[in-house]
Amino acid sequence: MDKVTALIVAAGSGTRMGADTPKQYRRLAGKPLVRHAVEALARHPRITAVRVVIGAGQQELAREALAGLDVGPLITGGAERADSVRAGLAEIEDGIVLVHDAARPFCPPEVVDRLIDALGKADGAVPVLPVADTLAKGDSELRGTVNRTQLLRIQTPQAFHLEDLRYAYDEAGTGAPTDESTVMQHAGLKVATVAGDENLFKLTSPRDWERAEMMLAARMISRSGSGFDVHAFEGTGPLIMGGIVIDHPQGLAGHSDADVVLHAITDALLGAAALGDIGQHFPPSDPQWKGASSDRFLRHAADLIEARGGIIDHVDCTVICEAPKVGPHRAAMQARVAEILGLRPDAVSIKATTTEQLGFTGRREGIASSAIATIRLPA
Ligand SMILES: Nc1ccn([C@@H]2O[C@H](COP(=O)(O)OP(=O)(O)OP(=O)(O)O)[C@@H](O)[C@H]2O)c(=O)n1
Ligand SMILES: C[C@](O)(CO)[C@H](O)COP(=O)(O)O
Repeated sequence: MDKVTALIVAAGSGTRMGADTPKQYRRLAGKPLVRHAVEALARHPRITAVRVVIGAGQQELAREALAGLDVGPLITGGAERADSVRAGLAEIEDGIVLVHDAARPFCPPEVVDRLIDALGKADGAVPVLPVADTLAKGDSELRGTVNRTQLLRIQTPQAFHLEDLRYAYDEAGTGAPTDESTVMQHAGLKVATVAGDENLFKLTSPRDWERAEMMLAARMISRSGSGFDVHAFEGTGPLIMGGIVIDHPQGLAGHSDADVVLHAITDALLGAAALGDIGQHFPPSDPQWKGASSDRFLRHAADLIEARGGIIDHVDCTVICEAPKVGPHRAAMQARVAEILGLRPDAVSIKATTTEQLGFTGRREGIASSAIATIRLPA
C-alpha cells in the first residue's frame, strides 16, 4: 500500500471571515474547524498519516484544537498559503501527498478515492466542479461575457507524488500561487481532474460559516439529561453553591466542596450524553477529589461533550431549601455556571423552591438540587 500523507494547511489568518480568532480554531458546531478537516481525512482508510501546518504563534490554539489526534509534530507555515505548503512538504519523507485546506471541513471519502486512483494516470489530480453562473469581465459595468464551458472551480484536497510537487514548487521559485495545481502546470506536469463535491466548499466568509453550521445542525440530535443531588448541612460555612461563595452560617458536608448545584448540573450533562454519573468520573473514595472545587467536575462533563462534537444548549437547575434565599445570589450563580460552561448567561437557569417545611429540606437539615440539561450530539 502506498504511503499517503494528508497535509492540512491551517496557517492562515482568516481575514475575510472577520472573526477575533483565526477561523480554523473557531468552533463549528462545537468543534474547531481544523479538527473537522483533520478528522475527515484521518478516518479515510487509504490515508496513512496526517500532518498539520499552523501559523507562527498559533501553537497553543492548535494544540487545544487538535488534542488527542495523531498528527505528529505541528509544522510552522509562512505568510502565504504557498509558503505553508512548502514548509509542510519539507517535513514529509515520501509517497503520495494530499494537500488540503483546513478551511474545508467536509471531505467526502469518495473524492479521496477518486484522487488517489487518478494519480496512476497523471502527475497530479484535483477535484473540480463546473461553473453554474454566467461569468463576465467588468467592474461597475460589464465588459464582456466569458465562455464558461471550459472553466472549472478547483477544490482541495489535491493529490500528488511528493517528489513531483516538490520539483514543481522548486521550479516556481518564491512566488505565491493560490494552489498546487497552478504550480504543477507551471512546471509542465500533467494534472488530472476528478469530480469534486459541493459539500467540499471552503469557509471563506461569514455566510459560508452559517451554511456549514446549518449543514451540521441538520445532522445533530437533541438530547436531555437529568441530575439530582443532596448534601447535609455541616459546620459553620461558608456555603459554596452554583460556583460562588455564599455568606451563610452553615456549610454543606461532602468529599469535594459539596456544591450541590454544580453536582446536579454535572450529572444532567453526563446523563444527556449517556456518560455515566459524577461518582463514576470522580469517585468519593478517591483522595485526590477531597475538597476539590466542583468547577472541575462541571468543566470535565462539558469537555467530554465537546470532544464528541456536541453542543450544550441549556441547563436549568432548581435548588430546594428553606435557607439561604437563592434570589439574591441567582444572577451570580447563573453567570458563574455560564462562565464555566462557556455559555451565554441566558442559557443557564437557576430557580429555587422550598418544601413548605416538610421533609429534610423543610427541617433545614440540608439542600437538594435537581437539574435538566439539553445538548446536541452528532447523529
Ligand atoms: N499563510 C497561509 C495562508 C493560508 N493558509 C491556509 O490555506 C487555506 C486556504 O486559505 P484561506 O481560506 O484563504 O484562509 P485564510 O488565508 O486564513 O483567509 P483570508 O485570506 O481571508 O485571510 C486555509 O486553510 C488557511 O489556513 C495557510 O496555511 N497559510
Ligand atoms: C487552494 C484553494 O482552496 C483552491 O481552490 C484556493 O486557491 C485558496 O485560495 P485562497 O485565496 O487562499 O482562499
